[in-house]
Amino acid sequence: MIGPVDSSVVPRFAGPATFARLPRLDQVPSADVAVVGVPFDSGVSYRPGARFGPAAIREASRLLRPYHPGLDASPFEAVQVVDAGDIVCNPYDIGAAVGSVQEHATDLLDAGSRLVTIGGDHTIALPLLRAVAAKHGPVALVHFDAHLDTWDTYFGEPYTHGTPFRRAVEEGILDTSALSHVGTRGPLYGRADLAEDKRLGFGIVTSADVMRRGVDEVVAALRDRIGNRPLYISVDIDVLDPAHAPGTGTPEAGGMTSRELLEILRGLAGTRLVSADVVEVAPAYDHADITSVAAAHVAYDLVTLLAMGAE
Ligand SMILES: N=C(N)NCCCC(=O)O
Ligand SMILES: [Zn+2]
Ligand SMILES: [Zn+2]
Repeated sequence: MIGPVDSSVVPRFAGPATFARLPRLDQVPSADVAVVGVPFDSGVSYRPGARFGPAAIREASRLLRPYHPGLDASPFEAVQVVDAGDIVCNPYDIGAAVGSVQEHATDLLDAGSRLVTIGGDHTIALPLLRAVAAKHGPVALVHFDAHLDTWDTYFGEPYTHGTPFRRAVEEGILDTSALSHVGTRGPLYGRADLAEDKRLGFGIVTSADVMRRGVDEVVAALRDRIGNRPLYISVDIDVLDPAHAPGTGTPEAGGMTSRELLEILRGLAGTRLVSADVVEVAPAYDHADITSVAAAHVAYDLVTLLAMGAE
């Protein structure tokens, strides 16, 4: 196994950034887990800038260390983890970009890697789910987000950051008996948003539910719903309160803490996680790297869950 650059030999602030200072894909024979960037934000409905998310998350990941005490795991020793670079996509053509993400993700999955994708806006979850479902069949989903992202269209456009999960249900690539939103909050367009979301098959654990019921009860409910199904986890960083993640395009007050998010993720150890994403980091609105540090830690936990051998 080729691990990260040793920070006791080469200072962690030296050299170009790969995620967690891991080797690049071209530096290893094959990869079990690949962190891949998607610098794309043409699907946003409000503040742009998530195209710079992958670079900021890589920079913020320099301080990650190889042992995860919360999960008692050394992910970079257990399996080969790499940084697979960025997926190149057309910033002027959303449909073409969605196609590129699907194609490149499919290639990485076919080569035997499971993915932690760092975005990029939430539009990219659709092509990622297509690629994952082509391999595993319809997957269970745990979707951490302030927003439902099950709206229909924006300005007539079906592929946007507010619509990926409606498209995914329509396409039959999600297991509709095991779909959960976590951290939902904030104003909606109308009551019908919730009725539609429920009709699509989603259950909701709101941000207030996390606070009132607590992490352990939420984890138990999620695990119950997931069962032994192949699982995809999508983390929109705006699930965190703007105090914990100001650097994002559509912030909503009243969100989860990064501690709650990380603890819920750790509670999902032992499920059949097949791939995951962390999206919506827009560094221009960030302060002191608060958001990209949170995203780097979320990505590290997702890598660790995959490395621990959840299938
Ligand atoms: N996926 C994110 N971050 N936001 C979706 C918000 C869509 C809207 O403006 O209604
Ligand atoms: Zn969101
Ligand atoms: Zn979202």
